[in-house]
Amino acid sequence: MAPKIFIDGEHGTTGLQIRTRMAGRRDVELVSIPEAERRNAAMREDMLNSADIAILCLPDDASKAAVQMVSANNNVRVIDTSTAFRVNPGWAYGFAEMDKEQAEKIRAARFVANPGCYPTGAIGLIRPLRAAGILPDGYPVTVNAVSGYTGGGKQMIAQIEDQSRDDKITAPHFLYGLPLTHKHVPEMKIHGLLDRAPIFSPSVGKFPQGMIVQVPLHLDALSGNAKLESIHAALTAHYAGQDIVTVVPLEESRALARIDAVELAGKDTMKLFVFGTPGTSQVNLVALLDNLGKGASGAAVQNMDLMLAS
Ligand SMILES: NC(=O)C1=CN([C@@H]2O[C@H](COP(=O)(O)OP(=O)(O)OC[C@H]3O[C@@H](n4cnc5c(N)ncnc54)[C@H](OP(=O)(O)O)[C@@H]3O)[C@@H](O)[C@H]2O)C=CC1
Ligand SMILES: CC(=O)N[C@@H](CCC(=O)OP(=O)(O)O)C(=O)O
Repeated sequence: MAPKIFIDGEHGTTGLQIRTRMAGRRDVELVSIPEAERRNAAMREDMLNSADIAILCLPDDASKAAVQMVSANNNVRVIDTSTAFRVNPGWAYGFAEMDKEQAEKIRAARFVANPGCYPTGAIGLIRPLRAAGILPDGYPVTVNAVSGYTGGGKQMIAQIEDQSRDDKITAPHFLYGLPLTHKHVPEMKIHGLLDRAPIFSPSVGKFPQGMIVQVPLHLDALSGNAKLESIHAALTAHYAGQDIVTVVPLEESRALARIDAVELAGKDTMKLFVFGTPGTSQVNLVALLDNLGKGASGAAVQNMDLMLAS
């Protein structure tokens, strides 16, 4: 029998995109709740408990409540796309490429926390350099990013797309997270293996899907006489052997005049770049992804497939 999958929150932004990715699949049975019943707790509890894998695409509090609903039922495995469990040691962190062992941890887990969109880029750039000893203890990491507006879910989509609303957003590009306490900082610190919280400055652009995450570094503050080439080599070695996270060759990135935030919109892959001028003392590490692809729904389907692999 095909494993049953229930997407709780399937009518929201992340849930809809997961459903789209699953359309036409015959190897899984999608259990669906009518849109009008999406907040019917009793019906959701039944559906959650009938699933082999429940994918939660809900706000944090609703996710925590949904996990309670299935906690006593060991037959149900969970992928949660919210922030609620990402730094919980009882959950596998759903970024399969971050370590050689991570895919196996996800495959074997009952509870998988899908990474945040910005942390996918930031951790993807930072963690291999921490693991290789290039980024030293105490280094003051900064992460600057721009996201497509679907990152803000149904509420922000409406504020940007419906300009008749009182709370419409008119800015073509805006900074937020100004108090520097964004909910993704703990996740970046822990899974980025950092001993010091990064300064994280997110922003949103007037395009639906796409994301650029930047981590600029001073080479003279790194360990082991690090150079642009050695950083690129460390990232390339880390991501060798798979095709979801790729490191763009230096010759290719040198030829680029600009990076388009929407280049990977609709794709579930992530590209990493190392920019700078050989022989100088600075580099800019850049991750390019779709906030709803590798940053959310694409990663959730990848994790589901890993969990279904025997
Ligand atoms: N959008 C993105 O790029 C990313 C989102 N995420 C995370 O995914 C999760 C979902 O976000 P997103 O899809 O953007 O949000 P949306 O607001 O677009 O969708 C959330 C869905 O959950 C439903 N919902 C809300 N509260 C409850 C509840 N108490 N019981 C049942 N259903 C409920 C909403 O219904 P209603 O329409 O009635 O409000 C809606 O259908 C969040 O935790 C978010 O942080 C993670 C990575 C990236
Ligand atoms: C543009 C925008 O608002 N983005 C969201 C993050 C989207 C995401 O990764 O979702 P999680 O809440 O699951 O971490 C934010 O900054 O809160």
